[in-house]
Amino acid sequence: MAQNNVVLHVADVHKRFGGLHALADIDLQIEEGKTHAIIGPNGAGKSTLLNVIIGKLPPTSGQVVFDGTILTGRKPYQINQLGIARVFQTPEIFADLSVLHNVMIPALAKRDGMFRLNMLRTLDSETGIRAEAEHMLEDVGLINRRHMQAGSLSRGDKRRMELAMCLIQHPRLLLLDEPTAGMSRHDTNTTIDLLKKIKARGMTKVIIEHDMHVVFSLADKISVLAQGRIIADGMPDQVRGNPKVQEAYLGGAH
Ligand SMILES: Nc1ncnc2c1ncn2[C@@H]1O[C@H](COP(=O)(O)OP(=O)(O)OP(=O)(O)O)[C@@H](O)[C@H]1O
Repeated sequence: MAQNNVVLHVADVHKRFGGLHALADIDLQIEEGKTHAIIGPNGAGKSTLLNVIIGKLPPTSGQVVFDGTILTGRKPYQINQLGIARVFQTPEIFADLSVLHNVMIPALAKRDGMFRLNMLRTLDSETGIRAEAEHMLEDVGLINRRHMQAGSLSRGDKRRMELAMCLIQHPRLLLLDEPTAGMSRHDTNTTIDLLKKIKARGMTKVIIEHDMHVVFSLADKISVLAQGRIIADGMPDQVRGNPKVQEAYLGGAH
């Protein structure tokens, strides 16, 4: 049988914070075009793992390899330039700028190599990028709100805007940190539909999520973290029935 192409390989990663072994023996392979969920009780190490992948935290040992390139030691913006985009738990946006301008900025930053403050003055002359940003806003259902101040959007809309800010970078890998946290059931379902649409285009995604409805709606594969270790790894149905997973959740906060 043909081997699926591995886009991201987290190889034998350990992360210690003083005496705390926050990540131990992490070996994770993310396959092209798949949605890979990372779940686990509070404090399991999920955010630490994401931060190691995007270069915000150095691993104590081990390395992360993306498409044959070693990421370990590179800065977050360099990792972003290589094709990894991340939707944060708390969206990082320019609250005073319009929704449209917020979506244009990452595309400009990608084109020019990094973000520069003077980009803000030239936004209106960037007609090509503006058209693309409008297209992305259409995709995420925010086209009618493009002239609103980003700071005045609802929480669910901010997350959708941030998704558009990621999609306009055309990443090879999209990392989503609790994309539906704090959303109503209706907004959660809209976001699930949107993420399914992105998946149909073949984008590879890693998703950290507490909401099992979201996880089981989207994931092709699930890795379960508990106390810094991967205790189960597999297809959703295999993971669902795994007694170790049930024990980790019953013993944890969820
Ligand atoms: N910068 C840090 N310094 C010291 N300890 C940290 C740091 N970041 C995380 N930790 C600890 O590492 C462990 C893993 O935390 P992490 O935030 O990665 O878990 P998580 O699975 O994302 O939890 P949650 O689901 O609650 O967000 C926790 O015990 C946490 O207190």
